[in-house]
Amino acid sequence: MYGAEKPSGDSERTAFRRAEKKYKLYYDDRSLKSSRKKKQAKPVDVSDVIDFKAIAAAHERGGELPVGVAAAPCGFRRPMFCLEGRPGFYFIPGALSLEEQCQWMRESLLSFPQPPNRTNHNAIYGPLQDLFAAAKERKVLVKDESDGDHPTWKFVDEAEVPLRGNGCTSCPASALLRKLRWSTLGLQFDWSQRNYDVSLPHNKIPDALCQLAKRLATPAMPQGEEFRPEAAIVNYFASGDTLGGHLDDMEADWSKPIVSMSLGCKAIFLLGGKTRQDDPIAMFLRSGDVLLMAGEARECFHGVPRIFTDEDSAEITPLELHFSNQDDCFLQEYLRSSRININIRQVF
Ligand SMILES: O=C(O)CCC(=O)C(=O)O
Ligand SMILES: [Fe+2]
Repeated sequence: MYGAEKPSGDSERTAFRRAEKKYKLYYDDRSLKSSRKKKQAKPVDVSDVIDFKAIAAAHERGGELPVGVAAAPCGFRRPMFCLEGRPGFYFIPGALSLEEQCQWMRESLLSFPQPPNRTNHNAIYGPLQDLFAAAKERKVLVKDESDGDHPTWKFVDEAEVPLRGNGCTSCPASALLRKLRWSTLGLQFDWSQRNYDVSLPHNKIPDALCQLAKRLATPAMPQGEEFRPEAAIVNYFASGDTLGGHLDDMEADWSKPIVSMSLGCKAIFLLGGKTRQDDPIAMFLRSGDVLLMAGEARECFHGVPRIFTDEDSAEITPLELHFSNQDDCFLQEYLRSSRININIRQVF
């Protein structure tokens, strides 16, 4: 699924790779050399990036759509847009209300990484309970070697961390939260086998998420059929993180959509063609936007080369205010430098 291209000279030459490099975050050399200057992102040319928010606003005022873009009513808060030459791809700008964005951002951090769901940290530390709460309470993960054959990891208060030199290995929970890259819900995806491992213990996708995904999937579903959300992957991005070009091809029936929700900082999404040689289409993804990829669009390479965490470009002020009204400074702080994507799949 996330099989990025091998770093050979040839991979640099694909159209997809070139677009990834064009939008990726690079820092200004001068700001890197000076110890006093804040690291400055190099400016990026976004003139070719499709902005569906602006297209929707113009469309609502009766303006014309850009060449290659079509609009269709979909029963959500905004019209839905399709792209000529990419059948099965749907973009619903602002499909999620602020309340929904807050709710799913909170769940993505507090409940989705909870065992038996797995995260990228499982491979090193085993299942970690209450990572978000531990980070908020400034706890530290330490190795518990009391059972010599089976060392485990547990969160302890800062003051309880054994002094260095005792062979103790530790890591602040806040650093682990920052490094949280993915969690898997429902049927668990096995990254090493690139397949779903139905033998792994798992919970069903939470009911509220299931209902939401069914509703969002409707415009992309074959007539008369209902979407069955069986698995979801939650991706967590910090500044500089990217998701390399890939296909999601481990689900049995590609006529069913992948329902993909964006939360937090704005990003650039690349929708390629059926080979990496095809020029990808770049578009902005903002908090609350929803993408559907079904049918032929399931065969298209796609990825996220960039997220924007600077105040002007992130476009998260309303969401930030929502969290500050709820007195949730820790979530607000996380949001300022992060993006979360929840993508929901029917596996069989
Ligand atoms: O982060 C995104 O918007 C895309 C995620 C994605 O393509 C995936 O998880 O397969
Ligand atoms: Fe994907």
